[in-house]
Amino acid sequence: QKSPLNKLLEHLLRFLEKRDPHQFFAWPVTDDIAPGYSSIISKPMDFSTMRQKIDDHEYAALSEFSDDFRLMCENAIRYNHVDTVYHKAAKRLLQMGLKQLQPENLMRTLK
Ligand SMILES: NC(=O)c1ccc2nc(N)sc2c1
Repeated sequence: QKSPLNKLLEHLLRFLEKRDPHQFFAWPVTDDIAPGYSSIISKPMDFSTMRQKIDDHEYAALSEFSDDFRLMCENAIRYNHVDTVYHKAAKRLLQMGLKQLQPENLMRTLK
């Protein structure tokens, strides 16, 4: 039995994942693909982890979901140099995601 919040979060997650076509944010970043990542980024986050948290009912409010989304983007903005596709994609995704999370846009997607 899905709670209204969980249905909203699953809808939002699908919307945000669609804006990551290269799947830079789909899975946890490994030290293999990103040297030193685990010693630079203390709180990693990615879409697959967010999905698991939805399924495990770990989000009690939309703000907690938004915090993880922002953390995921800010990790990539910090770790990746400004001239990389990852840094640029993270800034774009963050801007777009926060816009979508604003009440008037949230209501629009819920119709
Ligand atoms: N989300 C990230 O920060 C991220 C994702 C993928 C990726 N692939 C690399 N070769 S560095 C890197 C960083």
